[in-house]
Amino acid sequence: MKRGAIDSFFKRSTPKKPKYEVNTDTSNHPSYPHPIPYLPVDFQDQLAFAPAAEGKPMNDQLDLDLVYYQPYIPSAIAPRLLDFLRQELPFYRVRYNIKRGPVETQINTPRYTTVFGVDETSKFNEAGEIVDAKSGTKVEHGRYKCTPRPLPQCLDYLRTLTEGTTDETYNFCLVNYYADGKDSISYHSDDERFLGPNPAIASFSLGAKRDFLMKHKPIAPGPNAPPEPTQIKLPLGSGDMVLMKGKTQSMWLHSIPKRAGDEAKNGRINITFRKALVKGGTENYYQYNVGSGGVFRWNAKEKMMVPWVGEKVKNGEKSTAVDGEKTNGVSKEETNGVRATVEGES
Ligand SMILES: O=C(O)CCC(=O)C(=O)O
Ligand SMILES: [Fe+2]
Repeated sequence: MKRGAIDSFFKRSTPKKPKYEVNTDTSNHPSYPHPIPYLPVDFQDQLAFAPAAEGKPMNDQLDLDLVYYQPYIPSAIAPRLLDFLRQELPFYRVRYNIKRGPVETQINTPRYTTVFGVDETSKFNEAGEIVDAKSGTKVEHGRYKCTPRPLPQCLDYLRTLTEGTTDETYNFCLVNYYADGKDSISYHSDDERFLGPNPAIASFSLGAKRDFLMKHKPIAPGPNAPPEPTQIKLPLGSGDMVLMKGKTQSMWLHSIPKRAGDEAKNGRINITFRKALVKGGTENYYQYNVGSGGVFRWNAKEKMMVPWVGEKVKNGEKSTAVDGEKTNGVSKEETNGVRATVEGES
């Protein structure tokens, strides 16, 4: 038998290592399109070793205040954590309209997104109902224009860990999935008023290496104007975490630009933990990260996100979730500044 044939014989006969052992416990909530499994038990064990590296402070540039963990997530689970979250979370491809003068333009968010959490004025009780954070009384129907969803256990586990490391608290988890090099996020800062001054944002990377670019906001010229700091490029690898704090959001912009080449085709997940202080933050996050369109789920066979049509239990009745997005008017991809402008309005 030829060498190649022997190799392929053994390759075929070796059982494929399961990507992760599915935890049979699931997080359930009427707002979820489908149950979300708990974090696999061995991931929970491995996360006991996080952060896998000490955080490196980066504050040698004007108004910059970062801590860079390279990596935070142990390399033994980072690739499988990507597989798990991509497979188990519901994602959205959000479209929204903006009006510039008389012209209505449709923006196509160039990445998959999803979000969980509620601002500090409310919380979820044991039954998963939204109650007033102070009084504990049920929040009246219609208080929120959106349907806030509690963090599923798999993200809440990571939130608790991150809170311990960073000495900050978070009530929101936003997830981005960049399917390939065409997916991106344009230059913006997360400086919305609903996050309060100097917000701390912990930002995790899983999967494909992508450049995280940062540049200082323009500095008004004048006799005492400091020199403009140089642009920063952090080639974020799988498992890395960047904690942005202090004046970073108010004075710097960041982006994940589009990329050519094969690396980005492996897909990248970004997870951010943040703390929204008021109701406007909750409405903004659901509008731009869930929207009103259909659910997408990862199809492992086709290795791509596909519109998900599944059974959803709503008020005791079964209904079908379908991709109901319509395209009206001019359609455009998110452009530089648009996201910051739109989110800054609330
Ligand atoms: O993907 C990333 O690393 C950045 C995401 C981001 O800036 C955001 O969601 O606000
Ligand atoms: Fe951001």
